[in-house]
Amino acid sequence: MGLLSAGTPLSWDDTKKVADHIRSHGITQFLHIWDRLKDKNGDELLWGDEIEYMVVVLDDKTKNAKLSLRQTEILTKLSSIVNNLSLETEDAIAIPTFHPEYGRYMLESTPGSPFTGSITDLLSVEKNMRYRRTLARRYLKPNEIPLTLTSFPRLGSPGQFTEPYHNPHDAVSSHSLFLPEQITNPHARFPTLTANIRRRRGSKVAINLPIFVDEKTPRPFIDPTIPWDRSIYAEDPEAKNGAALPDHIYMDAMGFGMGCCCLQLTYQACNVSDARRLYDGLIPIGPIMLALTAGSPIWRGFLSDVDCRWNVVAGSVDDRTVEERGLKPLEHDRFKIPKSRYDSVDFLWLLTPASIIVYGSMHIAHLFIRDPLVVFSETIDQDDKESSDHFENIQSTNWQTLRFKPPPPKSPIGWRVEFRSMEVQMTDYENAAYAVFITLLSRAILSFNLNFYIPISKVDENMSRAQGRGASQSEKFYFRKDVCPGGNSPKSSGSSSPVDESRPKDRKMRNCFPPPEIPENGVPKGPVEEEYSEMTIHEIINGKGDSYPGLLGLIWAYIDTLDVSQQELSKIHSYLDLIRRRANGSLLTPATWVRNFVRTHPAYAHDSVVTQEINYDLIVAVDEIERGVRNVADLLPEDYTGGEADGGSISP
Ligand SMILES: Nc1ncnc2c1ncn2[C@@H]1O[C@H](COP(=O)(O)OP(=O)(O)OP(=O)(O)O)[C@@H](O)[C@H]1O
Ligand SMILES: N[C@@H](CCC(=O)O)C(=O)O
Ligand SMILES: N[C@@H](CS)C(=O)O
Repeated sequence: MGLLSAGTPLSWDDTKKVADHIRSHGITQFLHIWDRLKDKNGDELLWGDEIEYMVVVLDDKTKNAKLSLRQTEILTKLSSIVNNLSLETEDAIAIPTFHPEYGRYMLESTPGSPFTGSITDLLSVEKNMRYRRTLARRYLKPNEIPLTLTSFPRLGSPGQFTEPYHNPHDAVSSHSLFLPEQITNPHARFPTLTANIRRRRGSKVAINLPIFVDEKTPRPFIDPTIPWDRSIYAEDPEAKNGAALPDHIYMDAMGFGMGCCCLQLTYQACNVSDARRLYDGLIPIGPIMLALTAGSPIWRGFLSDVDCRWNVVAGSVDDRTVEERGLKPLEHDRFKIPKSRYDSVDFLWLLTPASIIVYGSMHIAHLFIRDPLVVFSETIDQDDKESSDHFENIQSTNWQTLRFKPPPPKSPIGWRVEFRSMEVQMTDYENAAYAVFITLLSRAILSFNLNFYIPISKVDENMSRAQGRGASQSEKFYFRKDVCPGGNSPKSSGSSSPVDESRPKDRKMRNCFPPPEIPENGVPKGPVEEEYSEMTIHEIINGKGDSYPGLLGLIWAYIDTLDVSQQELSKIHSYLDLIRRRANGSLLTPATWVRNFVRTHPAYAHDSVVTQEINYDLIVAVDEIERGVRNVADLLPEDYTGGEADGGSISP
């Protein structure tokens, strides 16, 4: 969730007038933080997850599953429950925090305070996630459920998809043909973002996802649910005039993207150098995890040919003008900008000592080519030594696969890195498994000085490949061949003996590691093309031949350095085994499972349409899977017992 300042938002014309002011003071604010805290050192490993939910209401009579727009009421209730809880327990982590999100049907939860580097904390994440969900579930209405699905299958479809119903003809901020204004969180940030993105771009956002062509899908597919001749807003003819493409599912509002749910993880580094190492190390991992967590094959009531949300969210906030998108020569705008504000990152920090200035400046400068989108009149003038609001304004509307987060002023928090590409999973067991996997991988990166560098153009190509139907099994991805310094891969002994027998094992995951030895000029020795090859996700995760142990091999080698009990090892194994099996294809991704559910539903007409009835049955099934009532041996391990076991009990 971004910066939720209070105040009076400026119109787009007034925002444009203060854009340079916000940018220059934002950079000054960053430089103050930099000067003060660039040498901050020794911060402990703290980390936390963010899980986004959609609250769905089941109407059993009409067999309809709809989005419940009670966000404000639900959050008020949950915050009073949480306040009472904090009087009863001193365990801050156990007291959850619930936040609003873009959709008025969305909730976000985080642990009450971040986890530490202890193995106990690492292995408590699932219980913590389950507790948060159980708490939310308990204070919803009996027919409402907190669902962790990435995209709501019938958002923007004909008929009723919200409770209460709202007519899509009053979308004053998005001018959407499909989504009513009331879909958006009413906090000024969200409608203002929506309207200013449209105004800055000079047209509505236009997202076109390829339709999944099934046996009876009409060809060409011309979406019959688009009200082609509507004319309420000046932009209404856009769909007819080329914004909606044949053979595609057309979406025209921010809500289609920012109304999606994801799983994000934030790590505090020991110092700024380790934050850079972690940031760079995780960049090539972003697309791999997107493909592996894929969970969103249905959009506006149609099966699509993609499995992930990424391009939908990118398109939903793409505020670039026609000139910035390169569709017209530059005349009024300053730059041609290759990507949306929501996309994969553009720069590595690189590890050479000199690079921190050069690449650090490029990183910040690149964020700051964007205009501010939401400015509150009350907060234009700030003390740049005391505030980072203008910096955060720009930073929090650059939604990239990784976010490099400087310490906020006047707080003990250190340099952090947020990993943002993953799709949320249907169960907290899976969400915890991915959190444990990325946390251990982040430790392995720092501990073994792993080098995953590949050119950013190849990361971008991987992002595009990651989203295709079934990509985790059918695609290959660019990945570095030799990831270990000196070519010596740390090897796991297969049990608990340490990689370095002479070193005592750590009971905690450490946060401070000796810095890598890096030549000043850091220039690669041979042609860069020889440094990477194309690999399957199975190879990237589970290893390839003798030379590359796979991300799991590296993680197991790191676990060998830890002092972990047999019981803890077996729990870690259960999480990592999910990742192993999703990667080798013996378990399906959520997207493939959902697609199969639709295609084998008795009411499915093999025409790509996901009807209200199919959607209802799907949502019921997802809820049953989460509660452990429905067994799905192709999606989850057989011993999965459901969200209410182990940790679902209501005391923290
Ligand atoms: N010092 C810290 N180090 C690491 N993680 C932290 C730290 N403080 C908080 N977190 C965790 O970071 C996650 C994100 O927290 P929060 O929602 O407050 O951040 P945010 O800035 O709003 O996030 P976003 O960047 O997604 O908008 C939470 O899981 C929280 O527990
Ligand atoms: N919900 C967005 C992320 C929103 C945020 O940046 O907090 C996503 O699915 O990626
Ligand atoms: N929730 C995200 C997307 S709108 C933000 O506030 O930045």
